[in-house]
Amino acid sequence: MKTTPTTAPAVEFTSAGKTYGTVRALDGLTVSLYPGETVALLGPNGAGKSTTLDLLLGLRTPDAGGRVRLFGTTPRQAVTDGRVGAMLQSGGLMEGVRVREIVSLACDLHPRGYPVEQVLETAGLTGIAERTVDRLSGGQEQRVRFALATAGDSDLLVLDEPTTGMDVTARRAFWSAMRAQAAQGRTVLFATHYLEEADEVADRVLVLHRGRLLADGSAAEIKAMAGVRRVGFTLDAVPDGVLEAQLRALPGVTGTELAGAVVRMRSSDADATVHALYALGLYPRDLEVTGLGLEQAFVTLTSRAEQQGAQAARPAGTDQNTEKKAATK
Ligand SMILES: Nc1ncnc2c1ncn2[C@@H]1O[C@H](COP(=O)(O)OP(=O)(O)OP(=O)(O)O)[C@@H](O)[C@H]1O
Repeated sequence: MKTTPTTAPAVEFTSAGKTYGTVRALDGLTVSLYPGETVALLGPNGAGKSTTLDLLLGLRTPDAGGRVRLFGTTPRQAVTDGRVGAMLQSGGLMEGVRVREIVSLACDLHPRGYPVEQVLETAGLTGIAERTVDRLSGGQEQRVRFALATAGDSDLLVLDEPTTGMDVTARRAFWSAMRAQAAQGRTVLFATHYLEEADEVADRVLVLHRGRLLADGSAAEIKAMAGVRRVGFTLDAVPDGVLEAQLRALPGVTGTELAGAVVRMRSSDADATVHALYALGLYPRDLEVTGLGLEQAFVTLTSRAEQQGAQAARPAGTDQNTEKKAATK
């Protein structure tokens, strides 16, 4: 659920755009994030996620007319004040430096730094604190980045694909630490391609597509927005060969799959589909109507937007091949 804005926003994007040459990476983003929210930023490759995080951290400035504010001030000021902890994909760790040294430096530099041992412990680094950072595995490197992001008492944590390379145990520990951060009133914003993670962890999901905010809501709301549900059942007897065609022709049905007597369908109007199923004289057993998973909802929403974009971009009189391609995507 979107938080009712009773408190001042931690993050405020107002018509924020970013153009690189001819590429419109971010197209007028307007969104506010509030204290205590854990927000997942999703989007296909090139959707504008990293650009959004760069603007948020003051690493880039928005195009004229757009504005980004953190805690009522500029991103740079908020970062200088130690209100933001960030874990980015890019940027190597200094070679030859020990884990403890680099984490200790981050704790010292933070205006409200935590004791280094505590930060090492939370990030699961105590056992490898004396190792130099160039001798770490990918997952261990991520844990060092996590420690750097949580070296002090920040109000906002910005994480770009934070769990890439982490094993299951490290991931669990990571998200449990993040939940604790949010429970203390911090805002956690993370970009990810792991949709199960977003589904499990985020209480709000933003979907970017071609630099625009395509959807904003809880994972359940995003799933509902896709408007497609799964209908599954078993038939006692499969009457004859025309059955699959009959099922496909039912109202709302967008896909069918038959494996013996087990039927799986997708429908944009599950109520009408089930009603028509009985009207056909079929008696479905173990009938189940479920929503899509977040991943399937995401694919449905983004490919629908892709189709609409292709149609809107098509000049009058475009040949039919383009139309067919767009329609079958
Ligand atoms: N420095 C740059 N110069 C030119 N174009 C850029 C630059 N940085 C990003 N872009 C373009 O801007 C668009 C958005 O890129 P961005 O990195 O923000 O997307 P993303 O959602 O983070 O993608 P990914 O999931 O692949 O990391 C892309 O088309 C990308 O090619």
